[in-house]
Amino acid sequence: MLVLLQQQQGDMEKDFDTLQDDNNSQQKQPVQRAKSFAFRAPQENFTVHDFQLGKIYGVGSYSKVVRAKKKDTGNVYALKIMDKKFITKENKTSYVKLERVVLDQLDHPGIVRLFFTFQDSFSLYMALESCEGGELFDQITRKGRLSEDEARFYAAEVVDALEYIHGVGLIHRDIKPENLLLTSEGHIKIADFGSIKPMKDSQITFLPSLASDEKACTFVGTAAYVPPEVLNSSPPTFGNDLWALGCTLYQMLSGSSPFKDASEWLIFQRIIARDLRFPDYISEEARDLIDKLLDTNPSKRPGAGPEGYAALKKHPFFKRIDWKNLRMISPPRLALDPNSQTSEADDGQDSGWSLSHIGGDSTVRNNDAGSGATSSSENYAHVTRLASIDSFDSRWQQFLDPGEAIVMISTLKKINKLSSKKVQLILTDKPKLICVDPSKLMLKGNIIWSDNANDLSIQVLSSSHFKLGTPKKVRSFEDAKQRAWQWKKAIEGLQNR
Ligand SMILES: Nc1ncnc2c1ncn2[C@@H]1O[C@H](COP(=O)(O)OP(=O)(O)OP(=O)(O)O)[C@@H](O)[C@H]1O
Repeated sequence: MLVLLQQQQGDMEKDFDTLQDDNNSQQKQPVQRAKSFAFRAPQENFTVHDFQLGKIYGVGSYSKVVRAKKKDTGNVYALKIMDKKFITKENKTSYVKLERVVLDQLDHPGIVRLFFTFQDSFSLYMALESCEGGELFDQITRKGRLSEDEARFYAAEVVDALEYIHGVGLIHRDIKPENLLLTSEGHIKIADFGSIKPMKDSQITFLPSLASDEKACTFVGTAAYVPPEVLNSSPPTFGNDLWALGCTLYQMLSGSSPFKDASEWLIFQRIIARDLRFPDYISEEARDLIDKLLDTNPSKRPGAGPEGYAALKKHPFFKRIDWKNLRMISPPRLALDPNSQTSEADDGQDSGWSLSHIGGDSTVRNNDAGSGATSSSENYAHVTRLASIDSFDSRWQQFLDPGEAIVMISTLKKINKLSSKKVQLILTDKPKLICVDPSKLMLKGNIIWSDNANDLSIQVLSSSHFKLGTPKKVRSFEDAKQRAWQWKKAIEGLQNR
C-alpha cells in the first residue's frame, strides 16, 4: 500500500465507541441504511483472552493478523490486531474506518467477511473470516506458475467478486495476488478494502467523515499493478481494477507480474510504454484476454464498457466456466508451505503470541510467519539482479570508504513489534551491512558482519519479509519491492565468496 486516504479523525477509541452506539440502536439491518448506521458486524465486549491465538497469518503496514479460536464457541477467525497509538500516529484512522464500514456492508462469497469488532485500551480487533489457504501470491510462488485451468478458475472467481464490488459502486484499487486470499478448500476471497474508492452512485453508506471526494486522484495501490492512467493522475474508474486483474492473470500464468523491474521508477516506465511481452507457453485465449484487460484506454477493458461484465465473462478464455455455479467447481489443489512445521489448523499450543503483551507490545516467539514463508529454492529462479538502480544514488557515498562499492541497497520497513520505521539497508563489498535513516541521512546501525552463518543469518519469511539474526539481536524487515530472496542471495553470496 503506497498512499492511503486522509486522516479525518484522530481518536480511534471515540470512533469505535461511536460505532458501538449506532450499532446498539439499530441492530441487524444489513446493507441498506440512510442516515444512521446499523452495523451487521457488531462491536462486541470481548477481550483477547476470549480467544486461543494460533499462528500469525501475516503482518500489514499497521496490523498483524493472527489465527484465533473463540474459546466458548470454537469458531475460528483471522483476528486483525491494530495498535491504536500507532494508527493515530501514522494517520491510518480513516483507512481503518473505511475498511470496517465497507466490509460490514459487503456480502459476497468471494469477499472476506467481517464478523465483529472489539477493542481494549491498546488495540482494535477485527474478527475476519479465516482464509486458511493463504495468499494466491504464495500459490504462484510455490508452484512457480499456474496451469491455465488453475489460473482460469482463480480469475473467474475474482471476476465474479469484482462484478459484485463494481455493482455496488466501489473500486477496490489494490487487486493483486497478495490481496486474493484462499479458503482451506481453495476458493478466492478478496481482502484489503482500505484503498477502496466509492463512485458517486455507490450503494455503500459511509460515515460522514469518510464520504469526502478528496484524494480522488491520489495514487493508491501497488506499483506493479497500477494502470497508466493513474500514473497520469486521472480519476479512478472500474477500469483500474480490470487492469490489475490483467496483471494478476499474467502473473498466475508466468510467475511474475508483467511490468516487473528493478525499481518502481523502471516499473512505471514499462507501464507507461505498455512494454508487455508474453512467454511462448501462454495460450492465444489467455494472451488475448490479458491484452484486452491491459488496454491503455480504461473504458475499452472488458468489463468496463457498455456491455458490462458480460463482455468479460463471454471471453473465449472463460468459455468452459459455468458462471452460475462458480462456487460449486472444485478448486485447484493447494500447494502447502514446505517450511511449515505446524498443521494449517494449528492453534493455541504453538502460539507465537504472548497474550499479556498484546496491545502495543506483542511479541513473536517463533519464526513462523504463517502462510507467507516460502523455500529458498522457489524464488532463486526469479532472482536476476542484485544491485538496484538505487546503488548509483550519490547520497549513500558518504557511508562508504574509498573504493567500497554497494552490492545491494533497499528502502525497507524495519519492523519493531507493532511499529515500523523506514530504513535504508546497505550491503557493500567490504563486506559491511548498515542501516541508514534515509530522510536524515544518518547512520542508524552497523550489523556486525560475519562469514559464519551462526553469527549472521538471514531468514526469508516471504518475498517481502526477512529477518537478520546476530547473536545479540534479530531484526525484521519488510521490502515492499519483494526482494527478500535477493537479500538472502546477496548476503550468503558474500559469506561464501
Ligand atoms: N482473513 C484473513 N485470513 C487469513 N489471512 C489473512 C486474512 N487477512 C489478512 N491476512 C494475512 O495477513 C496479512 C496482513 O494483512 P493486513 O490486512 O493487515 O495487511 P495487508 O493488506 O497485507 O498490508 P497493508 O496494510 O500494508 O496493505 C495479509 O498479507 C494476509 O496474508
